[in-house]
Amino acid sequence: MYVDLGNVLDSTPGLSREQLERLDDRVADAHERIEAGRADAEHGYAALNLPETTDPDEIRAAVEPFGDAEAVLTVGIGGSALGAATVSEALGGDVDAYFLDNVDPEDTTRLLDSLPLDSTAVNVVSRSGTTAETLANFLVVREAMESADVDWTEQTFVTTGDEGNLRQLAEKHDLPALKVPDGVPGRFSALSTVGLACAAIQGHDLDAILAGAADEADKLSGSLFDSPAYAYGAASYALDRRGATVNAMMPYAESLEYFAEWFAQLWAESLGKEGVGQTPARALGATDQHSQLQLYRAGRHDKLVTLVRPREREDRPIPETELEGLSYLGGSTLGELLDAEFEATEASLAAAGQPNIRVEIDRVDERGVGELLYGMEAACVLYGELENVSTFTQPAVEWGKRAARGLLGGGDFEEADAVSDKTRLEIE
Ligand SMILES: O=P(O)(O)OC[C@H]1O[C@](O)(CO)[C@@H](O)[C@@H]1O
Repeated sequence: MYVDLGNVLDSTPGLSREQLERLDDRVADAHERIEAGRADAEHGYAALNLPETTDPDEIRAAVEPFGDAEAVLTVGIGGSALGAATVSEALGGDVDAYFLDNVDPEDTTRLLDSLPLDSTAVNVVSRSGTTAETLANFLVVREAMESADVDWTEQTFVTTGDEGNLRQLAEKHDLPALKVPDGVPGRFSALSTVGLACAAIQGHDLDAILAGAADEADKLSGSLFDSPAYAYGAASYALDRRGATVNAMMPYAESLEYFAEWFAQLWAESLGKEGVGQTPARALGATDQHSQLQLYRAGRHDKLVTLVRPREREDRPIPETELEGLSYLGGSTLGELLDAEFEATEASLAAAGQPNIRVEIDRVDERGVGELLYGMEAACVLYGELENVSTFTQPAVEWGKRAARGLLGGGDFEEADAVSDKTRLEIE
């Protein structure tokens, strides 16, 4: 992973080289704390050990029974789906990957009606085993399989903790089961059993993904000037403190669109604590040059734009054209056009004094995906240390869960009362 901070040196808000060097002293202290947490496999910090602790052979063995599946359906939500979706979308593959990570009845029905249920491997993923959306979707998928006379126990495996509903289900029906690693919050679990089982069924090289992650881990050091991940985390933090309270994650690759969604959970759920936290915005290049870029360039100077691209990509020529005004396109390639737009957008933001950071990987392949996921996770952990927040908890999401459960009669939760007490001002 390569990080270029050049376009934050003269931006507003911006960071001078002297400011970065002063910040580097705090990075050194934060790195010490991170390394101590990793050494003790402390909750959360353990995620930065996954390149060594994840066992690709264990994952491959667990999914071996599903080797001839035409499709793989991951039933999970948040970090229990987004890591796998990021890896699978980035790498593609002959086995189609689908993700049921919402409880929209129309979407769920449309998906289940389209799947070859008798040849679909189902991975039900939940660390807690209690997440309502995931368990509800599993019950619906199981019923659909039974209605299609498909033996769901032959096509289902679970990825879960040591205890809970899914573990009990696996034991009752003798389902293959992968364990969610201890001390790894869902948003940090992409490089574990949680994020890699789907990729294994698709036949991707798990060892190469983990090798890319390990390369980024090896660069973690006491200085942001030696570590792309820390450079990104420290600059994002310092820019937020100077007013760039939004971080627009804008990959220039369709295959990284899910990555922006994964990043949004990682950044928001880790850093949004006690009234602070940089707001992630999901964008996509070049598409959002024709929409959000207007705001990014001409709006308030309250945003950092993160521009991500591979340095190499498979390309496709643009045919010559008889249309005079378009002759400049003919004989070029789509990749050249996309790269020109990336660089033009980067320069456009810089010319307007809007801070932006360039993040590159060699290619969107196994190693590149491993580098990018690990790099952003380490950047997030560093940011959390510098901001002094509880990076690995997410208490604020529990209130709504209790309210929803109360509304469905799943218990007596005072949060549910707030729903009926809603102030209304309805305009028809
Ligand atoms: O894996 P589980 O326990 O189903 O949790 C799914 C997601 O829900 C959250 O716990 C938030 O509710 C996320 O942190 C997590 O990624």
